[in-house]
Amino acid sequence: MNRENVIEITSDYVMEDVDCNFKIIAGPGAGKTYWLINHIKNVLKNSKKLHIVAKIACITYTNVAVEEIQDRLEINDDRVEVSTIHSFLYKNVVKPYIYLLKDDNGECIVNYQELGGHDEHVPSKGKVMLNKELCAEVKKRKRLETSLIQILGDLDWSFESGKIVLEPRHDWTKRACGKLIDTEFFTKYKRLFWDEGIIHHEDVLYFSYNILKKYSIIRNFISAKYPYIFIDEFQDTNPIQTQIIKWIGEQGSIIGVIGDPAQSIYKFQGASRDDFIKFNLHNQKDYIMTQNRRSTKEIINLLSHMRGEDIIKQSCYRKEQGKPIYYIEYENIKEVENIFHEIREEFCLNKDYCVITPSNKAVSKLKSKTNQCNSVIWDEIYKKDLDRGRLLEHIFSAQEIAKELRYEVAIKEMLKVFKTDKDGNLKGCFRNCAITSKLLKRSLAVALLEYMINNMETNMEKSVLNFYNDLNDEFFNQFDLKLTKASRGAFKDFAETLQVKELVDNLKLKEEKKATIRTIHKAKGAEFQSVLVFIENINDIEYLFDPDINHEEDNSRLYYVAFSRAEDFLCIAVPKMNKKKSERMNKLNIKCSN
Ligand SMILES: Nc1ncnc2c1ncn2[C@@H]1O[C@H](COP(=O)(O)OP(=O)(O)OP(=O)(O)O)[C@@H](O)[C@H]1O
Repeated sequence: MNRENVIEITSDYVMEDVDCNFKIIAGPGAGKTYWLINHIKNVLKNSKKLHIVAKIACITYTNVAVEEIQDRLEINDDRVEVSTIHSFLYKNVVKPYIYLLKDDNGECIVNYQELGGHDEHVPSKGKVMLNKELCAEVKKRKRLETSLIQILGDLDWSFESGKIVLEPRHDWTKRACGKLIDTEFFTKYKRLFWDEGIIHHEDVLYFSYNILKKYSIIRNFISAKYPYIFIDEFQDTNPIQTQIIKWIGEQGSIIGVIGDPAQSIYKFQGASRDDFIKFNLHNQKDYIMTQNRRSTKEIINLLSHMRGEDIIKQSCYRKEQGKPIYYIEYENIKEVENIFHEIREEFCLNKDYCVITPSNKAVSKLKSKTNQCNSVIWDEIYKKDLDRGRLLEHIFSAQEIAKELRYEVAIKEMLKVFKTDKDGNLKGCFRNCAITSKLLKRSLAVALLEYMINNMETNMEKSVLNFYNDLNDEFFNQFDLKLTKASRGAFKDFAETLQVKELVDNLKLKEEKKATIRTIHKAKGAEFQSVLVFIENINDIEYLFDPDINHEEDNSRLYYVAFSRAEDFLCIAVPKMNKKKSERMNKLNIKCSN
């Protein structure tokens, strides 16, 4: 971005000409989301293009962010649709037009009659082994069989010389495949799901791209339906997404993209910071915001050190003297949170806080307060029985979401228990049961959620097997629905010895609104009065000492996002370190807690 053509604004800026493409780059806490919400209101008030079938699409990255924007809009206007990019494309491209995509034999690539939303891909070795052709391929290669689940779990679509290919995301899985396996194998594997009408989140982008590429008239339909498309967190766009947005923009929709290149942290999902930095549409206006309205001066100084030389030099909006930043050197993970809370208490910081750490593994450790991590439990359950694993995951996820009072999202999750084929037969581990009415499905989902909430305490103490059996006898039976019996086999043996509580504690919730221990990815976009950033690996401290915010890998940016969530107080927990490192901490004005 050439600084000369960039207009500097604050989050109070009101755009007079709402019919102009724009890009806003701003650092953390600048008020990007705050501005976006006001801009939507501005467009609703002043645009002449909007009516009931010509709307504003506001797209953001996660469902939690969608809910946040909906809440903050404080209006119920049919002319605004807030969604994630995946829901937007599923609703407007995949669902209505997927039937157009055919294979070389002229057959529909997806069984669209059975299509019912998009799910997370849970890799299935069973699917491969039950398919004659794929199983034969695997049997030929011993090495492949042992690492199959990891390889399948790592699959994603990526752009390669103008073509989209399905391949593992990480180099180590690519190496594990070597020349053993080609993309055709993966596509055939995916096709097994598509034949059942199951598509995964990542497939939504792939199908949308292909539909819009082949049938350019559909770009016009979408552009006519959405004369305004605004996208928050656009630094995490990927090349497929960027191309789709450009296509729609070229048909006349006003496109506004907002983000911060220094907060791009989804490289592992193909995010391309460059796509955001270089994003340019006809007559696009470029803006920057340089204030930080969230954090104290002390925190902003640390953030500026991490950001280095950049077009954005953040100034502090808040005037008061802030608290010092602390570091806690720990030998035992159990003591960390207590020390953090003691300091908070001393400073009379009694509002919200969050413990943030890079990996899911560290989150589990912090949650269980032992040095053991049981995140393999769910993998085990899935290995023993994929259908029952899915049933349990949907039910407990819905329960945990409902605990955050996000009832609509919880019901949506619970509805996944009642997936049916085109004749209304319940899929998964139900025994010959059918539900044909959508309304009945919803009322069953609500009733099941109520059952889970009412019996939460007793359920937590049960073994997973007892819970499964009681669920059948106490809940499903009253509606004449039956689960398959778990009277023997691998699932029964495992579920007998496992407590529900363990399963729930190790649930990897996709998104949480109120969790006090989160990964950095799940803390993105949020803010808290106090933040404890938990560093598990001592080597990571270098991302703080010698940050490289523009590095190809996300590490420095991850910690930048983590530190920038703090409003009043930031504390960093690190494993015991040597004197030299302590001195470097002091140089950065980070005080030792003891
Ligand atoms: N003009 C304003 N008036 C009052 N409060 C504001 C204004 N702009 C921003 N804020 C507040 O500042 C905080 C940060 O704003 P916001 O979350 O929109 O920043 P952001 O740029 O989206 O941050 P990030 O990229 O770190 O997620 C919020 O609490 C928001 O309500």
